[in-house]
Amino acid sequence: MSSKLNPTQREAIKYLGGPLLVLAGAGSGKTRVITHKLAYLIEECGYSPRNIAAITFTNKAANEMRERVGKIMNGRDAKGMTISTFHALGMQILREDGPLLGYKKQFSIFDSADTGKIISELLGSPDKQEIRTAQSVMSNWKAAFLTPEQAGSLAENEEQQRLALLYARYQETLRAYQSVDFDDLIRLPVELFKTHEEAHQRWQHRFRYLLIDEYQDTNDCQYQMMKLLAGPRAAVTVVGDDDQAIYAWRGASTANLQNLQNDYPQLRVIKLEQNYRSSQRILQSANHLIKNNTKLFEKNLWSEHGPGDPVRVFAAKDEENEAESVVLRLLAHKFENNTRFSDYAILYRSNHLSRVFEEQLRTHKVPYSVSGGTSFFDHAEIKDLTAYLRLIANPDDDPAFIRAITTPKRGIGNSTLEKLASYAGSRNVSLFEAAFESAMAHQLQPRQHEDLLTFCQFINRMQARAEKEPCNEVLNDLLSAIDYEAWLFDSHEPRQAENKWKNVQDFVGWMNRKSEADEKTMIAMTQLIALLNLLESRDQETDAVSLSTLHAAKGLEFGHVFLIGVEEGILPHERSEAPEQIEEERRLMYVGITRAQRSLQISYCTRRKRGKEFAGCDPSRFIAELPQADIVYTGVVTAGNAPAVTKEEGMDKLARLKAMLK
Ligand SMILES: Nc1ncnc2c1ncn2[C@@H]1O[C@H](COP(=O)(O)OP(=O)(O)OP(=O)(O)O)[C@@H](O)[C@H]1O
Ligand SMILES: [Mg+2]
Repeated sequence: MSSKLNPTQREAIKYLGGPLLVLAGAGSGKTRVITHKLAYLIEECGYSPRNIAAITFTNKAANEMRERVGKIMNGRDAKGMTISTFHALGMQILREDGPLLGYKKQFSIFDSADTGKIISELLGSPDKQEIRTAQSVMSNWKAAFLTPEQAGSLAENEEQQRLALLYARYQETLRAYQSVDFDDLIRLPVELFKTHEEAHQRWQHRFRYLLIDEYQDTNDCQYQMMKLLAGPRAAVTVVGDDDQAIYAWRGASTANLQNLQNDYPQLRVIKLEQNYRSSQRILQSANHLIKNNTKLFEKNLWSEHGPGDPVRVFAAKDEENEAESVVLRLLAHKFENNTRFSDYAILYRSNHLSRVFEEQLRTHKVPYSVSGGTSFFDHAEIKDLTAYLRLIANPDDDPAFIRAITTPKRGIGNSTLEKLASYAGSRNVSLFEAAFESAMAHQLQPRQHEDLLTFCQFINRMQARAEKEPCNEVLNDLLSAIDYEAWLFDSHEPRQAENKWKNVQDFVGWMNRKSEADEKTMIAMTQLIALLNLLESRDQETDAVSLSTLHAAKGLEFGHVFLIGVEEGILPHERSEAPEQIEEERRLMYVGITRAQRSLQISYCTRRKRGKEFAGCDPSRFIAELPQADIVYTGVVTAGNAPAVTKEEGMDKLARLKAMLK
């Protein structure tokens, strides 16, 4: 066992006497306990990697954990070990046992953009707010294991009745597409375990030890999944920090810490108190801030690190000015300290705040990667196109088939797809293959059958061409054949459609450039598409500044952090008003601060664009809650509760740097 572990951490790692909860503050080495325990179980206790599952919250965290374990085990074989998110584990279970619940093994997974589209069609309305409300209500019902019928009978008013009916039709549609949404990835395995004892036993047997990171953010469904997997043996270690619970809005509840105590009276609790991540002033700021929350568990985090740099707070004139200052400060800091881009993170409360920062980073040629937001390849229009490409490359890709055949609409409705899917399911073939089988001709109306075949033959023709013709020709012909531009403008507002069409053109340009050097054939295209998927997990390798929402930054650490948009209305969010909501916002701020190892800069704007007009903004109340002795205010401060500026510190240097960069 590595020497870099303190006695309490060692104790947590070696404890196998029953369920264990490690409850501790940020940066105290909880995740480290999990990674070392994984290695310990395999190397010293003789567990087979196959029999261990470690669950984290994001794919990024899972990747990082896999890397960390690899290092600890020095490359020794950890193959077969499950390190994933609850959702990925759910997917693994459904891939194997989905058929027991009537799902094809190659079911597709719909993200919220996909489900939003379905709901929009079912509602007959493109109203975003309405769609979002429906998504969140249904999601809560799913998390509470309510069927549409149960939701209907519990409905208290007409609105809820209406939503329950929508829920029923939504579920039917998902079924017809042989697809599941994110909630189903957790809900269905729980249903499987409750209804199929054989499968339940098998999975319990499979995972002889469970480790769960970020436990404070599990919701009821996930908790049930954990309990069912652990079974009576209860060989589990969970680690968490109630001060970092930031998913109450998604049904997570710190009550699960209490549930654990109730369900497992033999639960052992270990606390860690030394913080190894941040310098003193950063840690002080975090501790001081979180004291304003009512506490579930007292914590006393301390650190042996030196005081470090003061936490800097600065006010910007507006968003552009904030983004420019941050990027210039970052460059100046990097220049002086000889650091890497990957040592920096820019963190924010809401996704939309990243746009101006992306622009500035691009202007200054700073490499960056965005997580927790919409990356270019996640845009609906890009996913539409890649669905066609994936289908051309592999006609058996069912999710791609469904996306392509329904975008743009070509008269092939739910009932056709439903029949196709159920036939494909019964024969265990892909949707594409099923379309050509003679049985389909009898099951469908002649007109529907013809439309279906027309589509499939179109894909076949494109495939034949893609094998020998240059990529750009095939792509351009594809776009005009499906009349994608016209469809975009028909089904979106003009500005939105323009943006989307521009993205499509960027994408086509990118594909052409990439394929130019290659053979420009089908093979090249397939490889490019594989590359697209690689791009999604690329951020780890490259030296890039991380742009991330606070939610997605949980569990990660960075040398230098910029926390931006720290204003009333943003953090705390304007929709968070109730005291417990403010506390959750404060925990978000706490998560943000505690990501920083060596330096932390907090910024806010004194005015911000609201539609076409500028509106004044106030610094977040959380800034006033920081220990003022550890803070230096820089830049212009106009309104609000922050002390007046003492010096325009750093601005000279920035001006010089700016001149240099020009
Ligand atoms: N005993 C130790 N000696 C030296 N470094 C340590 C020790 N324990 C943890 N660390 C380091 O401290 C940092 C924080 O550890 P880790 O990420 O495991 O904390 P955490 O409790 O999971 O934090 P968070 O609550 O943010 O998820 C990491 O860089 C880790 O390598
Ligand atoms: Mg952690």
